[in-house]
Amino acid sequence: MDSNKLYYVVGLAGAGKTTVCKQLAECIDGGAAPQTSGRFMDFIKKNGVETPKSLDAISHEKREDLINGLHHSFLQDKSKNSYTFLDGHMFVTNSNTGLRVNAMASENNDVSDGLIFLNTPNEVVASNIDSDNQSGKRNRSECSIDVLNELSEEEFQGAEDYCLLNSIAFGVLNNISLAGQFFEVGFDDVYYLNDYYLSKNTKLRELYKAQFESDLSPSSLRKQHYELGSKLVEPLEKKVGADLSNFQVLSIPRSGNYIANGFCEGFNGRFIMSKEPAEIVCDMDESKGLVIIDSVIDSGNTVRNIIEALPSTYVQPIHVVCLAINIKALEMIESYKETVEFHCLGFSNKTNRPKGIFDMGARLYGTPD
Ligand SMILES: O=P(O)(O)OC[C@H]1O[C@H](OP(=O)(O)OP(=O)(O)O)[C@H](O)[C@@H]1O
Repeated sequence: MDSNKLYYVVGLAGAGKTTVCKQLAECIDGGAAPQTSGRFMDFIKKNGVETPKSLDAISHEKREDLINGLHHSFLQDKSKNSYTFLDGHMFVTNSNTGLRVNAMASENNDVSDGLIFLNTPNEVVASNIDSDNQSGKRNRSECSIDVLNELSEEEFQGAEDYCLLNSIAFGVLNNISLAGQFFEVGFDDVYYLNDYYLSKNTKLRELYKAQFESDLSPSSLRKQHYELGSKLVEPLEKKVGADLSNFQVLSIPRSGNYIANGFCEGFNGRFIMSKEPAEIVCDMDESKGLVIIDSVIDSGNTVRNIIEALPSTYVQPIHVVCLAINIKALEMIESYKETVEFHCLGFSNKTNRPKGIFDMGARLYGTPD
């Protein structure tokens, strides 16, 4: 039983979690995908709550007790199956208040070994909701793509927080369709993010989250980036088991600059500031390792262009350190796993690249237009 695993597949309603749970269970020996919604209905009824709607009227404490109780009841499944996959949510909308409320057990108590975020394009989520409603299979509220994007970012961030807090696996499973047909997914298709995190320190995590507050002035944001950068040295040295003095640092302008400056506070080695591959190759020292610092990896193009330009004679360790990595870049990152190590404080699933006042460079340099 100790080696048995239980995972929640989380994501928006309409993302295809039930189907994917079944596929995951089928592709692995001893896999099971209990029908989570049926179990949920039975459990709340047994505890005096007739419908999910009436769950929205009970007190927060009672609701949390029920969620934790249902969660702990899955231990029975875990004891019987090598792998249990459950359809779960981080948040749901309370139909009385319209507010988003917690839907995941607050006391994990080692029941769940991980959360797998089902990354389904929100256009597909919208069309699934629409066809379920039309066929009468389910009655789900319809939202615009912008609202679905916001909800799915919130769901993803909630899942990341939960996994870091409970020290459990955090996976991403891309639910990609071609010509309207979804590919069958398997347990091997899950990308686990845990190894990329630079630190589990809660203070650093708070500082990381604080820099996303959009009302920060450029000067406060710059200070925060500098402070974050200075606090990344120790976790990096610890994680990679190497001393920074064996490296040179490359800062990617312009959003990486304040982090890189903080990072190099006590560093006396070579410091390069450029995003031009040819210039970087010309300025670098081939006898030293390379730490590349940026604020964010979105598509991954910037960092890939630099890595690709490095001469084949360069055989030193390469570490890319940034605050956030978008899951869009996961495939690219994994393709370099033999030569480059990527590190971050958090991931993001933003569909659209932040623009104007939401763009990190614009926020740092006070150029929102
Ligand atoms: O992974 P990618 O899709 O290449 O995106 C990542 C790049 O985007 C940002 O820079 P941006 O181009 O916005 O310029 P700035 O830092 O000068 O504002 C960021 O600082 C990265 O360098």
